[in-house]
Amino acid sequence: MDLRTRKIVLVGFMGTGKSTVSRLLAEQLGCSRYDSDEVIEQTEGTISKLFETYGEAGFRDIESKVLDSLLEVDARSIIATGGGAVLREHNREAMLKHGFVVALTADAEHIINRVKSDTTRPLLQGDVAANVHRIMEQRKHAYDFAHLQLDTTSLTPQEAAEVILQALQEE
Ligand SMILES: Nc1ncnc2c1ncn2[C@@H]1O[C@H](COP(=O)(O)OP(=O)(O)OP(=O)(O)O)[C@@H](O)[C@H]1O
Ligand SMILES: O=C(O)C1=C[C@@H](O)[C@@H](O)[C@H](O)C1
Ligand SMILES: [Mg+2]
Repeated sequence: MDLRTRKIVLVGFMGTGKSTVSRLLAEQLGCSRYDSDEVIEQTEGTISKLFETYGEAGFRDIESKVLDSLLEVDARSIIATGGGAVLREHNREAMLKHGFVVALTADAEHIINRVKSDTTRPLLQGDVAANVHRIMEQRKHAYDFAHLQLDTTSLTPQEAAEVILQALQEE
């Protein structure tokens, strides 16, 4: 792999801070940043509407295409992925091929506090706490494939960005 174009790819459960930390990393490295959820919303419509129209599987097809296109860009960049992008083996392999993959984690109570007033995540609507616990259990090993695991429960987004930059230097 050409290290000059190697991406930093952030994976992790909803609310672990992928979007937030990716902004800080891009600022600090002076490189481009892409967020697959944002790209999908700019090109295809809101995530809620896509779930409603095509179902989760249809949304995942769109997500895989967008992720492939972001990973193929021939320049260094930070890529924040959607929380469920790791569910497909194709996506996991592509992320590992093109990037340094960092899994952000946080405990359920912190995640619930971070996401409870946001209505943009269709899988969490209704009983947010129960949905977080159920989906976290389903995905308890889904993020294990990453090169680095980083628990953000008691870190600020800036502290999380610093740990990632340090780990990258030590690679
Ligand atoms: N380390 C942190 N400490 C406290 N709050 C945080 C931290 N990281 C993110 N947040 C807050 O949690 C909320 C969710 O963060 P963010 O949108 O970055 O998560 P995400 O991982 O991108 O979620 P999704 O998978 O749904 O896109 C935001 O309001 C953000 O400000
Ligand atoms: O964890 C998930 O399955 C999701 C996370 C979000 O980033 C969005 O991609 C969408 O709400 C689905
Ligand atoms: Mg996000």
